[in-house]
Amino acid sequence: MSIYGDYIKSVIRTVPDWPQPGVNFRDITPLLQNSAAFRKLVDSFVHRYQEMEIDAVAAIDARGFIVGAPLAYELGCSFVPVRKKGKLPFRTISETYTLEYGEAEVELHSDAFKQGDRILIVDDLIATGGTMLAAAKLITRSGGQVVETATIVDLPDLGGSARIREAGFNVFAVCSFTEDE
Ligand SMILES: O=P(O)(O)OC[C@H]1O[C@H](OP(=O)(O)OP(=O)(O)O)[C@H](O)[C@@H]1O
Ligand SMILES: Nc1ncnc2[nH]cnc12
Repeated sequence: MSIYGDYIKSVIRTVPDWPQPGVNFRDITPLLQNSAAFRKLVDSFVHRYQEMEIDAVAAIDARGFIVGAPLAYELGCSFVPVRKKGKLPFRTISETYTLEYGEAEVELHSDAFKQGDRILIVDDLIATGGTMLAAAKLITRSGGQVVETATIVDLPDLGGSARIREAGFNVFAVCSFTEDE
């Protein structure tokens, strides 16, 4: 939990049964509408990473871009998009991962960063952890050093953050929601 964790959590909306029955969707749009909250969110990440010599922020398509771009700007480092399959025009490397139903794939340009660069991966939310873990594996395979995986929201009851840690990557979440809140 970050310094502003409780406040950030208070401006995230839960939409029950969306996009399907039984899912509590954690909607960050009220947070983005609130300029003071959005500033505190970006500041939470800046505060944590400003002394960590990050070479690039790798942000996950699409909601990860929202926080990844201002963070890279503030840290004075590169911004690297990790995109869903078929969106990047140059040479790519890819990693397939399992969704609740079926499979998905994330891609990275092969020249996105230099070997050994210190990479921070950001996304808005960790649920099963499949997306973040695929991005972390992709960056590791490409020769990047994953300093940490960072998210606005963790859903620990779904086991994703534990799974990412078990795979050997650090996880930082600004706030978390249990299933019943
Ligand atoms: O931990 P997981 O179970 O992998 O789920 C988390 C991912 O799911 C959401 O993305 P989504 O694929 O809905 O895409 P979007 O950002 O384009 O809305 C979210 O933004 C994370 O990237
Ligand atoms: N419960 C949830 N809320 C928002 N985004 C999600 N992505 C995967 N699960 C989610």
